[in-house]
This record gives sequence, structure tokens and C-alpha cells, in this order.
Amino acid sequence: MQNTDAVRFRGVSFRYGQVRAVSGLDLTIPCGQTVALLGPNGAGKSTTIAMLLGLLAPAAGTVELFGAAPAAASTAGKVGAMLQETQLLPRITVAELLAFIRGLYPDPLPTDELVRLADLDELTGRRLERLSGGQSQRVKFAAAIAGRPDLLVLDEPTAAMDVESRHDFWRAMRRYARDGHTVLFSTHYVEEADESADRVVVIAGGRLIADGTPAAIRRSVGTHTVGIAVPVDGTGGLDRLPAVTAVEIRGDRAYLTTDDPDATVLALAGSGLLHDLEVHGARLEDAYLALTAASDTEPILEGAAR
Ligand SMILES: Nc1ncnc2c1ncn2[C@@H]1O[C@H](COP(=O)(O)OP(=O)(O)OP(=O)(O)O)[C@@H](O)[C@H]1O
Repeated sequence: MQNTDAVRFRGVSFRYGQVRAVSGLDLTIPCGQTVALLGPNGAGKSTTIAMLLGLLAPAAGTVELFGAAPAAASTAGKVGAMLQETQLLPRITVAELLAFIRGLYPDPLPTDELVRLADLDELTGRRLERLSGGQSQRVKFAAAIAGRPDLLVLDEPTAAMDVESRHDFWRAMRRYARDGHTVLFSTHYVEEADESADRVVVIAGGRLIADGTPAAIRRSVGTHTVGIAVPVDGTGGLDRLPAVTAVEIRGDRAYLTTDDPDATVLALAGSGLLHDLEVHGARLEDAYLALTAASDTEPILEGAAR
């Protein structure tokens, strides 16, 4: 029977000398999920990805891809990766590179499919050194999916891309994910995780500190903002309304931070203050910042003063 989990980390730790980069990581990713790995600089994302790809061996614990060791899954062609430091060869065209990469696999994606998935229609005749940063990333993406991997791993694929290139890149990624493939990507752009992932895993200081759908993680901070037009009688008393924890006046608007927007809005209505209402949930970025601020984000130094 097919093992339904694409990725399984059990009690995984890794250290570089005295720096414990990953500590006791447990993470299971079922097939077909798109998972964003978020965390501040030095959180352990790249180390986690390197262990997942079998490039680093854990000091403790086990990593399995499709029920097998990472190296076995890679050899079987089940894994495609786009890593931060990959460089493209100069002097050949996009079409020549794709033909070469496709030749490495027994059952590659047809070229037109690859070109469509990676948005390369207008670039096939272009030499690789003439591509912009965003275009190069899409070619690397095409190279990563050429062998139809069941699991696609992307380490900060949109670093240094402009907004439009990032948008194009995620559209390409979502097309591949929609075909039932599993995708794990790391990013520093929290809004990309919100838009493109089914699930967000946050690590800090080498430890998993949050794991859930973007909506669940947004809700975990529990706060909402209720905006109204500044009352004609002034803003006195707004901070005493039910569930309100802070009041901020910006121009002719009053913004109330609340733990219970329903209770706050009902009280505003009861006081005749409900004019020009807006209600916002917390953004994923707010939740992410609250979570990482609350955790010890420094990696553990073993046997040394911190
Ligand atoms: N080759 C190395 N030698 C020593 N320490 C390392 C090495 N690579 C990473 N580290 C340390 O391990 C910890 C985790 O690093 P890692 O690169 O996995 O984090 P990251 O979340 O990918 O960071 P970033 O977002 O900056 O890429 C950090 O404290 C880092 O300084």
C-alpha cells in the first residue's frame, strides 16, 4: 500500500559544532499538501531542508520521504529541489537546458507542459545569462519539476525578486501543486505563505513553534481591529468597551484592538457609535511576529556561554 505521508521528521536534531541548528523536530506532511516553512534568519530552515534532501544527516532522529530514506526517494526520482545557491550554465538557451534536464529522467514532463507550468513561453530561445533574476528562478523551477517529482522543495525561491516576478513565480508553483503534488517551501515573505500554502510551519531557534493553516495561525493571536469614524462626543470611554485592549486615533478614524469583535461591535451599536464600520482580523504577519517575538529565537549553543 502506498505510504500516504510525503515527509516525516521524527525527533530530528542537527548541530554545526556547538550550534544546535535544529532541535527535536517532529513534522509530518501528507501527500498533496503545500507547506510554507517560516522562521527568522538562522531559525534552521535551510538545515531542515538539507536534511530532508539527504544532504545532511541528522545527529538524532529520523527523516523519511515516502516511507524511505531521503537518498532512496531522490534516487527514485520522487524529489525535485530548487536551492538558494544553484547557478545556471551560461551560453546555452532555456530550450537547450530544458532538453538536457529532460534527458536525465525516464518519464519527464513534455516540454510544452514544462514551458506552460513555469511561464516560459517567451523565453525558450533566450540565453541563460540574459535572463532577469525572476526569469532565472522560473527556469530553475522548470528544472526542478522536469522529472515530475512527487515532492517539490523550494528554499527561499523568491528571494530578491520584484513583486511582479514573485507573483508570476507563485502562480507557477500553484499550478504544479494543483496537480496533486506535495510542495514544501521556505520564505521570508509571510504574505506569500498566506496566499500560497495550505499549511504554515514556523520554526525559531531550531524548534517548531507553530503549525497550522494560515487562518488558524492568524486566529492564534486572537486580536481584531474595529475601525469607526471618531465619535462627535470624542473618544473618551472607547477603551472601556467590552474586549477592547487598545485605542488608536488616526485622522478622523478610531481603531480599537479587540479580543472579541462581536462584543465590541454590539457595544458600539448600543451606544450609537457605529458609523462607517470596518473590522479586520489579524494578518498572518502580525501572528508570525507575535509568535517569533514570544519564543527564544537564538540557536542553542551547547557547552558555551551565550
Ligand atoms: N555551515 C555552518 N556552520 C556553522 N553554523 C551554521 C552553518 N550553517 C548554518 N549554521 C548555523 O545554524 C543555524 C541555522 O541556520 P540555517 O541556515 O539552517 O537557518 P535559516 O533559517 O535557513 O536562516 P536564513 O533565513 O538566514 O537562511 C544558524 O545559527 C546558523 O548560523
